[in-house]
Amino acid sequence: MSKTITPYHDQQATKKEQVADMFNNISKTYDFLNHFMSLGIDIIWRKKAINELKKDKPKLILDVATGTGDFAFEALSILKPEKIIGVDISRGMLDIAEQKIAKRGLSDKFVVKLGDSEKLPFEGAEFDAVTVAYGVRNFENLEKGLADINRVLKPGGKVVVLEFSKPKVFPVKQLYNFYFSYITPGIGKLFSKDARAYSYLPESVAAFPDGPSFVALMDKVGFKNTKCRPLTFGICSIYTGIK
Ligand SMILES: C[S@@+](CC[C@H](N)C(=O)[O-])C[C@H]1O[C@@H](n2cnc3c(N)ncnc32)[C@H](O)[C@@H]1O
Repeated sequence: MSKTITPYHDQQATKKEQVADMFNNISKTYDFLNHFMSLGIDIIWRKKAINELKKDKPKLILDVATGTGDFAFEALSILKPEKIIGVDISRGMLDIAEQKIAKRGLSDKFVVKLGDSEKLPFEGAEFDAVTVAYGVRNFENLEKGLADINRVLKPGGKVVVLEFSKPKVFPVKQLYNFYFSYITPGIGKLFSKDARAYSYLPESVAAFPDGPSFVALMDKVGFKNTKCRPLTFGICSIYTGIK
């Protein structure tokens, strides 16, 4: 079992409480810093992940850890589902998502609500697909979160997870470690209200059980036909599984 990495190590609060606080603190600069730090590549990664659902034509989608909604907006535009529900534990992130939904006139297609990945506020077997982008690394109990995602999926439904992973090849590995260890926290310090959030980012990626370990966890909670597809030399990976 790997060590639990929390945003503010000195506090007594649970990882979940700390993660919600952290995202509340950074919600206003989150979108800008995401695109800035990834040089916009995050948009391409999101599109690739959502395209994994193209053949499935899901009608009802749950976007777990929806944050400011960017993964769900991408799903709406590519998949044209009847509806997407986004859940997140950070009210601050959801406030931004709601502003974006209103601005884009999408309130009949995309709704958000407060909700915890480990105790999703839904009956079982409701959704045709569940998506999670850059969320699973922040879960307090990863196995519980994945098991609950499996519970709310309809039989035959698909989960698509997009998450940072650790590149293994020279020199990408070294460049990535340098960028994540020095550049990301530096940019975070300059532009975000919460510098700690951008040191937590590389720490949480380093501690995350990526690749085969994550696939093994998906298998353990009952997903079938599980797959891992590394993107851009393994900087990110897309994981898919069927209930
Ligand atoms: C890095 S953001 C990703 C947001 C969005 N999916 C995106 O692609 O931009 C991670 C989000 O996960 C949420 N989160 C973390 N733990 C969660 C949990 N247990 N249940 C629901 N949301 C959670 C955070 O509040 C935050 O908004």
